[in-house]
Amino acid sequence: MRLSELVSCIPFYEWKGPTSDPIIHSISHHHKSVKQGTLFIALKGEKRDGRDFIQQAVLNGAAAVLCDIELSLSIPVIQVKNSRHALAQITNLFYGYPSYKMNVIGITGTNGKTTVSHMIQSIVDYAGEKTGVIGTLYMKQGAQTKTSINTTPDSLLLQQTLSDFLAHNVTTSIIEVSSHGLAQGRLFGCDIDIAVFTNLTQDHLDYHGTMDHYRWSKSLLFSQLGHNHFMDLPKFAIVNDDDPFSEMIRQATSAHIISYGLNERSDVYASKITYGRHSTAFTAHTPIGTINIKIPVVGVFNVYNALASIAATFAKRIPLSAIAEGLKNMQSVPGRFEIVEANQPFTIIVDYAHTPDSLENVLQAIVKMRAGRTFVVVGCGGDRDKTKRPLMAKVACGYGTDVIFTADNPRSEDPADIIKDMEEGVPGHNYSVILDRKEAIAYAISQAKEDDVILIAGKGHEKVQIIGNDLIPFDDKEVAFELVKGAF
Ligand SMILES: CC(=O)N[C@H]1[C@@H](OP(=O)(O)OP(=O)(O)OC[C@H]2O[C@@H](n3ccc(=O)[nH]c3=O)[C@H](O)[C@@H]2O)O[C@H](CO)[C@@H](O)[C@@H]1O[C@H](C)C(=O)N[C@@H](C)C(=O)N[C@H](CCC(=O)O)C(=O)O
Ligand SMILES: Nc1ncnc2c1ncn2[C@@H]1O[C@H](COP(=O)(O)OP(=O)(O)OP(=O)(O)O)[C@@H](O)[C@H]1O
Ligand SMILES: N[C@H](CCC[C@H](N)C(=O)O)C(=O)O
Ligand SMILES: [Mg+2]
Repeated sequence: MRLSELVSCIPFYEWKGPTSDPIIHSISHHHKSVKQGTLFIALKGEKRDGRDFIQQAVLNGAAAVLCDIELSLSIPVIQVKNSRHALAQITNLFYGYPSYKMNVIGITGTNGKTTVSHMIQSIVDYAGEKTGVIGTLYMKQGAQTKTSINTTPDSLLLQQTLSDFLAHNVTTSIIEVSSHGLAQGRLFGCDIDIAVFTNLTQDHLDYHGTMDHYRWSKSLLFSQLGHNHFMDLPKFAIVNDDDPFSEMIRQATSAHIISYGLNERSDVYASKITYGRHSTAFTAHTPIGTINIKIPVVGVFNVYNALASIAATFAKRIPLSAIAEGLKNMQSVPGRFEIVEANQPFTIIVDYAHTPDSLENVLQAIVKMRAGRTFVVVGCGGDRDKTKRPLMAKVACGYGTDVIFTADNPRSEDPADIIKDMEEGVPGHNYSVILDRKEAIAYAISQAKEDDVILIAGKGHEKVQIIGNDLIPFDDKEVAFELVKGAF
C-alpha cells in the first residue's frame, strides 16, 4: 500500500520532506523491528520515547516516519497531532478493518476476564463457530498460540492478530480488555459487538492514581461501542447488576443492555445454586427460558462468570442448550483454581488471585469446601498498586489459618519492603514471612495434614519470577508438584 493511501485515513496531517510516495510493507513502533519499507510510528511511552529512536529507525531502512514533532529527514515524515490515534487508524486500514468483518466480544472488569473469555470460547466453539482468543494467557486460534506481552495488545498487534484470525476463518474473536488498554487507546477503531463487564474492585492504582480514573477507563469500552458499520446487528453491553459500577455503564453506552446477577431483577440470573467439590450447578433464567447449568469450576464468583458468559452468548443468539453444553465441557483455565495432585493427603490449589477481591472470593470458595486448616502462601507484585498490599494481607489472614507471606514478582522493589507494606494491614495477626517463594511453598507442604488446603495465590499460570529485570523460571504448580511428588 502506498504511504499516501495509508495516511488518507487520518483527517489532518502534514507531509514533510521528500514527496516520493513509498510503498509501505509493514508498520512498527519499535525501531528494532523496522526493515526496508516499514512505516515507523514514533510514540511517547510511559518509560521510553519512540521519538528518540527515529534516527535508528531510518538507519534500519524505514520508508517513512510518522510522529507528532517537526522533523526534517531524507525520507517522508508524516506529522500528526496524536501519533497513538494515528497508529490505531493506520493499522486498522493496513490490515483491512478485520474487526468489522467478524463478531468481536470484549470483556473487561477487575477479575474474571480470562475465565469469562474461556467460558465464552467454549460455548461459541460448541455452537460450531471458529473462535480466536486474545488475553492474559495468549493469543490463540485453533492450535496456533502466541505468547502475550500484555493482556490487551497495542493497536498494531491487535489489528495484526485479528487479521491473522480472519485469514484462519475465525468468525468470533474474544478479547480481554484491560483498563491500561482502554486508557492507552489500544482498542481505538476496534469494532466490538458485545462488551462484557465482570466486576470492579480495587487494582492498578499505581497506574490510574484514583478509582475514578480506573472506573472512567473501564467505562470507555462501553462508551466506544458505537454501532455496527457493516452488519445490521445490534450492539450489546452485558452488565453485572450486583456491581454498582454497572449503573455508570448504563449511562455510558447506547448499546442494548443485558444484565445478569443473582437476583430475579436481572435479565439473566441464577437460582438453586449447589456447590460441589469440583463443580457447581444452578438454574439459569434468561428472557427466552430456563436451563440447568453445570460448570466444572467452583465458587460463587464462577457462577457470576458463567452468567456473564450466558448473557454474552445469548446475545449472539446461541441456543440455551448449546450454552449449557459449552459450559459443561469447558476446559480448565491454566492457573485458575488449579489443583496440584501428587497423591498427597491434602489439597494444593494454585490460583491467580492477585487483588483483595479475587483473594477473598477464592478463599470463600475454599473455606466452603475444606475440612481442615487453610494455608495461604501469598505475596504482592513489585512496582504495582501498593495500596492493595495491606488489603490482600488482611484478606489472607481473615480466611487463612496459616498464612505465609512471600515474594511475588518483586520487580525493582526489595521483597522485604513489599512484605512490610502487607504487614501494615494485619497488626496483631499471626503469620509467617518466608521471602523465598519455593521455601514458603515447601514450608506450607511440610506443615499440612490430611484434609487441609494450601492456596498458593498470585501467580497462577505464570512461568517466571520477575526479580529486577531478570525473569527467573518459576512455576507455582511445578514447584509444588516437585515438592510433594514421591513424598506421599
Ligand atoms: C505502562 C504500560 O502499560 N506500558 C505499555 C506501553 O508501553 P509504552 O508505550 O509506555 O512503551 P515504552 O517502553 O515507554 O516505549 C515507548 C515507545 O518507544 C519504542 N521503543 C522503545 C524502546 C526501544 O529500544 N525502541 C523503541 O522504538 C516502543 O516501541 C514504544 O513505541 O505499551 C507497550 C506496547 O503496547 C506495552 O507492552 C507496555 O506494557 C508494559 C509491558 C506493562 O507492564 N504493562 C502493564 C502495566 C499492562 O498494560 N497491564 C495490562 C493488564 C493489567 C491487568 O488486567 O491485570 C495489560 O493489558 O497487559
Ligand atoms: N468474577 C470474579 N470475581 C472475583 N474474583 C474472580 C472472578 N473470577 C475469577 N476470580 C479470581 O480472580 C483470579 C483471576 O481470574 P481471571 O484470570 O479470570 O481474571 P482477569 O480479570 O483475567 O485477571 P487479569 O486482570 O490479571 O488478567 C482467579 O484466579 C480467581 O481467584
Ligand atoms: N496483570 C497483572 C498481573 C499481576 C500478577 C502478579 N503476579 C503480579 O506480578 O503482581 C499486573 O500486571 O498487575
Ligand atoms: Mg486476564
